[in-house]
Formats: sequence, structure tokens, C-alpha cells
Amino acid sequence: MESISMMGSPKNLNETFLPNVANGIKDASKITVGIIGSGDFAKSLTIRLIRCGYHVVVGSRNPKFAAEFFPHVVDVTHHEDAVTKTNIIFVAIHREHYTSLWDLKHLLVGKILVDVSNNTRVDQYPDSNAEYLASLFPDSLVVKGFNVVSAWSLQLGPKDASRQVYICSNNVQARHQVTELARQLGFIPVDLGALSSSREIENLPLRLFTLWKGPVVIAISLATFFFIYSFIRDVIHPYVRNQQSDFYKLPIEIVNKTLPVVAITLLSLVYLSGLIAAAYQLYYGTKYRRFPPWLDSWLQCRKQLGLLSFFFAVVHVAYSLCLPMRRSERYLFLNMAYQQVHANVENSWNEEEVWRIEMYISFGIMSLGLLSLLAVTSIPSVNNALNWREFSFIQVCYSQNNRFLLLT
Ligand SMILES: NC(=O)C1=CN([C@@H]2O[C@H](COP(=O)(O)OP(=O)(O)OC[C@H]3O[C@@H](n4cnc5c(N)ncnc54)[C@H](OP(=O)(O)O)[C@@H]3O)[C@@H](O)[C@H]2O)C=CC1
Ligand SMILES: [Fe+3]
Repeated sequence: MESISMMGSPKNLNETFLPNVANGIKDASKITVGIIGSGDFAKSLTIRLIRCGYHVVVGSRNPKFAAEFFPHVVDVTHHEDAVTKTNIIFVAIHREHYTSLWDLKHLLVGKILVDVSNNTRVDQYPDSNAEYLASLFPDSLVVKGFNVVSAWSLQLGPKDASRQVYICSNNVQARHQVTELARQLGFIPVDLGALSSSREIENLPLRLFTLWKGPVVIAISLATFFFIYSFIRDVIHPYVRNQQSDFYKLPIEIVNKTLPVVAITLLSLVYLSGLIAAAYQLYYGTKYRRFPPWLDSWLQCRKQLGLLSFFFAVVHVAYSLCLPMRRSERYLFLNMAYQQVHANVENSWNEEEVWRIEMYISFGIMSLGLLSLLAVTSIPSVNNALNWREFSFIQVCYSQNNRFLLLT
């Protein structure tokens, strides 16, 4: 069997050197994968590769010292020796040190170099690290991948860590081989095509809740606005007019008045974007015209707006359930009872008020139930399990839910 550990000139990449379990041609135990660098990533990747049956050769500047940190089955050697022993080499060093491999250029011809590097800032360099590596070694087959998994999650194993890895390369064969290797290591490879995607892949770990930023800012702005409005209306205004001090309402009542308004406003924003998009298409008489960027980003973050709406609704429910527990509520209740006795009123039953509150609570619970259903279906694994018809059904439930919420 032709193992990639065979020495010599560039191999024919049409011939895969990774194990193919399906037809039993290859055996992982006979395959050597190279890693340049002996840092955290190299150590974790080594452990994962060994667990999956691969043989690993590590290239280090100081192999004697580095060998102490690797299992004894790992061949820790000099860079030059390591790259001659394998055809697939993980470059687990930082971009600044790529040039240190320059002397190995002739040994790397036709070999797969997997660039796993990350940057510390988005778009830190004019070109991506993988493109830079490809420019240094134009005769090697550079593949970008594995940078989205941390050394920690590599060690934990596929069950406990994020499983998707994004892979791209200008060489289709090399890309397929690394994709297959990722699969063998228990990851879900996502093929992003040519190496030009590497910039996007390198920026992925640096993004911080990209789609959440806008909705969170909107939610906080709305909450602040409605909180100040309710505070002025329910606390400041009675104080200025009648010298009535209702400042005790601030922590619970005013907050609880703000929450449902924010929830329903966010929910309406979810649907408003769709309506505006439909109006836009009707106005221009075509669905093939691009939406303006603001509408595009609005449409993209509907899920986040919906989930934030759900969050505010849940917190509102928790606050509302706690309302009768308050000391202020008890005093007000006693005062009311006293006034009633004083006024000689025997029965204070108000049929209209009773019905209003019964309906209010019932609709509130139903709305929350339907909102929860929608929140659950937004979880990717649940969403993937639904077919198009089931998804539309949930959407109809969701629009009914809006009516419930408006009624409440
Ligand atoms: N750590 C992580 O969780 C992740 C890391 N990565 C990427 O993996 C790569 C390695 O990261 P990590 O292992 O954490 O880094 P480390 O700093 O732990 O290790 C880097 C390795 O590079 C080698 N090195 C250091 N200086 C030089 C030099 N001047 N010339 C040549 N080689 C040098 C060293 O190996 P030696 O002394 O044996 O030569 C060192 O062990 C980086 O590109 C990083 O972005 C990607 C995803 C996650
Ligand atoms: Fe309410």
C-alpha cells in the first residue's frame, strides 16, 4: 500500500492517501500526517490524529526538547526530516514564522500544506495567511482549514466541541483530501471552494455575535426609551402634580411595563422587514432586484430579533408572577380593604374587570407558549428536522401569536 510516509518526489494527488473506510482500500494506521511546530495546536492535533489511528511526524526547531511534550509514538524530528516523511503537512506555526520554512521549499513541491493559522484582528493583513503561504510556496498545494477549532476542543474530542471546520483551496484534489481527513477526525467539513475564501475563514473566529449586534443595540435602545417614558409618566408626573412619591415602582413595576412593550416592538420588527421587502418587490415589479443594504441586514437578523423578543416576554412573565409577592402590593391591598369597609361596601366584585384579567392571563400564556415553540424551532438541529411545509405551519402559528400578543 502506498503510504504518504513514502519518501521521494511529489506524489500523484489523483490518488488519495487517506483511509477510505467504505471500500477498505486504505488503513489510517499506515498513514503519516506531518505537523510543523510543536505548540498547543500541534500537541492537540497530534492527540486527535493518534486517536484516529494516524501516524504523526512533528517538525520542530528543537526536536529533543519538543519530544518531551508528545506521546512516545510520535516521531518528533527536524523540519526537513518531517516534511520528507509525509505528503500532508499541517503548518501549526504563526504567520510571522512562515518564512522560516523557506529553505524547505524544494521539499514541499506538490505537497499539501494545511494552513491552520488565525489572526488577532479582522482583516489584519492585506492578504489572508493562507494566500500568503501559497505565495511563499507556489509549488505546494495550500489548503485552509481547522483554524476554527481551538486546541482545547481538538483535545476534547468530537462529542464535546464545535464540529464544523471550513476548508478551502485552489486545488480540488488537495481540498478533497483534507476534507476527508477532517471527516475521519470526527469533524463536519464545510467546503468553501477556492483559497480566496480563506480571508473569510480566518475572520470567522474573530467575529463576535455579528448578527446579534444590531438587534441587541435596538433592544437596549427600545428598553431605555420605554423605561424613561414609563418613569416620567408613572413616577415623575404624579410627583410633580400631586407630590405623590411612587419611586418604589422603579425596580419592578416600571421595568415590568417596559419589558412587554419591548417584546412586542421587537416582534413587530421581525415582520415589518418582510412587509417592507414585499412592498419593495411590488413597487419595482420584480423579485430579482437587490434589496438596499439596510433592508438586507434587517432581513438577516430577524431570527435574533425574534429570540430577543422571546427573552423579553419570558422575563416579563417572571416579573408578573412576582408582582403579588411584593410588600407594597400587600399594603395597597390592606388599604383598599380598609377603605371598602369604611365605605360600607360588602361586595367589590367587578365582572368586567374579572373578565379582562382572565382573558389577559390566558392570552399571555398562549402567546408565550407559541413564542417558545418558535424559539425551539430556531435551534439549528430542530430547524433542520422540519420540512418546508412544517416550517410554514410554524410560521402561521407565529403570526397568530402576534394577534394574541396584540390582544393582550
Ligand atoms: N492554539 C489554538 O487554540 C489554535 C491555534 N491556531 C493556529 O495554530 C498555529 C499555532 O498556534 P499555537 O500552537 O497555539 O502556537 P504556539 O505559540 O503554542 O506554538 C507555535 C509553534 O511555532 C514554532 N515557532 C515559534 N517560533 C518560530 C519561529 N521563529 N520559526 C519557526 N517556528 C517557530 C514553535 O515550535 P518549535 O519550537 O517546535 O519549532 C512553537 O511551538 C497558529 O497559527 C495559530 O493561529 C488555530 C486554531 C486554534
Ligand atoms: Fe403582560
